[in-house]
Amino acid sequence: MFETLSDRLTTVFTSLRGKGRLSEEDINTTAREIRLALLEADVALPVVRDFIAHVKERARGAEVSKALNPAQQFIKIVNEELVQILGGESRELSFSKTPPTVIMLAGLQGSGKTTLAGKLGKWLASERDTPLLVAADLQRPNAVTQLQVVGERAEIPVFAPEPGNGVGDPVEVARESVEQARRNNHNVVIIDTAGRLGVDEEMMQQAADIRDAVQPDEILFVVDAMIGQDAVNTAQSFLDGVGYDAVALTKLDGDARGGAALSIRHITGKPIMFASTGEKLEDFDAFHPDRMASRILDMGDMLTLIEQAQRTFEESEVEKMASTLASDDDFTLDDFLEQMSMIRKLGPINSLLGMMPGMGQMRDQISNVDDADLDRITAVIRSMTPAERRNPKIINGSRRLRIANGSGTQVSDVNGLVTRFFEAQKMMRQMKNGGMPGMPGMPGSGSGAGGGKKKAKAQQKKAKKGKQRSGNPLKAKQEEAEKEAQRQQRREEGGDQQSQLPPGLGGGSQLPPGMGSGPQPDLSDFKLPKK
Ligand SMILES: Nc1nc2c(ncn2[C@@H]2O[C@H](COP(=O)(O)OP(=O)(O)OP(=O)(O)O)[C@@H](O)[C@H]2O)c(=O)[nH]1
Repeated sequence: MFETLSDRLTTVFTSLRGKGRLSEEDINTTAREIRLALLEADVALPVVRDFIAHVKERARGAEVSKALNPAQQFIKIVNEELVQILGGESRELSFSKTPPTVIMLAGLQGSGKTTLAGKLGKWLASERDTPLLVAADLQRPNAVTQLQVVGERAEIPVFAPEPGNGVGDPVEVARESVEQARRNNHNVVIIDTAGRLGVDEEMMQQAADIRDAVQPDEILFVVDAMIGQDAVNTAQSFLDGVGYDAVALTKLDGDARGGAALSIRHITGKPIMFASTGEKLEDFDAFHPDRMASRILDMGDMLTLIEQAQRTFEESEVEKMASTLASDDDFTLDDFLEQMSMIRKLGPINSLLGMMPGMGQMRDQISNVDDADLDRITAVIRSMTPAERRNPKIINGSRRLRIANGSGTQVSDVNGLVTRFFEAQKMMRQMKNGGMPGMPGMPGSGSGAGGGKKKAKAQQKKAKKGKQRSGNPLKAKQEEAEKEAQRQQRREEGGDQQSQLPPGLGGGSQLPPGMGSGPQPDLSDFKLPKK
């Protein structure tokens, strides 16, 4: 279910990755793409219009969080609007103060009412209720037997007219069933009513008569999600003809588009209370707008991760980190430590990884880092003096031995860390030249990489221009400038790769640079301690 919509939306958001901030054009283009995706998913036009208007307004309203990048912000807004359109809060069954609680099912023939009666009965029984199913569909010859079969499978008793009593009166059956429930201590009665192939006055009248006779606590309109736009029209007709309190959507498993689910609440104003997703009795659950929205966005726990990042990192903290990284001062081991503790605040590394869909190659790289590694690195840095943290070049052999002893690690651990730190520092210097890709809240974040590319292109252009003009004497210099520009571009491309990290880890830059992977620098700066 929702596969088409999910795929489309995922593609839409991918194009926002690596952007520094949302321009008016980004908002318009993304909104246009989302609009198409919704229309393709068969969502009703008025719903699409409202949805897009809200999303655009909020995206423009710059409720910008420093902890989220533009793609994440857009996903967050779309997610919240989806939850809204699906009904906001989950709506629970309301039970009568004086049992039995009467639930009446109404809907077209084949919408799945009989199956749903069994599913709902079983679901309620699992919550310690004692439901009674009622066969008030006396229209279709086989309907009573069908409910009895379903009841048997669900192990829920069924109230049906005695065989041989003629066709019977569904209103009378419904009335009697409530008495029966009272006598036998059933706290819930679920009445299955007759459906027709199309909306029809006689069917509506019968349903209205049953309603008037038993005064249900809840009337559920059962609708087949696979009928697409028709579901919305039928829902409106039943609302006018019988009225209902909530909707039960069936056959969601068969609808790749999901338009009905997204339109019905908005059009009818009635909440979706249950969702049926298969022929088996277990394929049924209460409907939760927030979970459904996450599913549509195919974000799973990414939303949790995004929220966690937002909750965990104070804006001031992110800003501080951003300004440290943007300053001309060199990246120090203290900054390194601070970045690492920011990651640790989000939770165990492995569970963070688990929250990220499609980690692909980055998963391999980061999975080399586990919490014990982070703890070891932290211990090593904490055993250094402030001067050593500021300037690790002074860490000679005896200092390394002292640090290893102080942190309960091996000299090789200290060597490894310092080595990787220098590589990270080099990387940071390069990034600062061109901007920092992907760091949430970084001035010029994401666009930094682009800015760097621009710079590199400008340098290339300059070099070329120089060549044309001078004819040659400065050839060597120009060649060097050209080479430098190419190197810069390569570096930027390397930076861009980082921003391929899925949203939620801020394009990867929340990971302490140099951790885990990357080329190892040469060790010539260091002498191994004498044993
Ligand atoms: N795939 C799928 N099939 C379903 C679902 N719910 C019901 N069905 C099937 O849809 C068909 C019709 O379901 P019924 O429960 O008989 O529908 P009804 O509304 O009671 O029909 P009438 O009694 O004729 O009014 C049956 O074959 C069910 O197995 C669902 O969620 N997914």
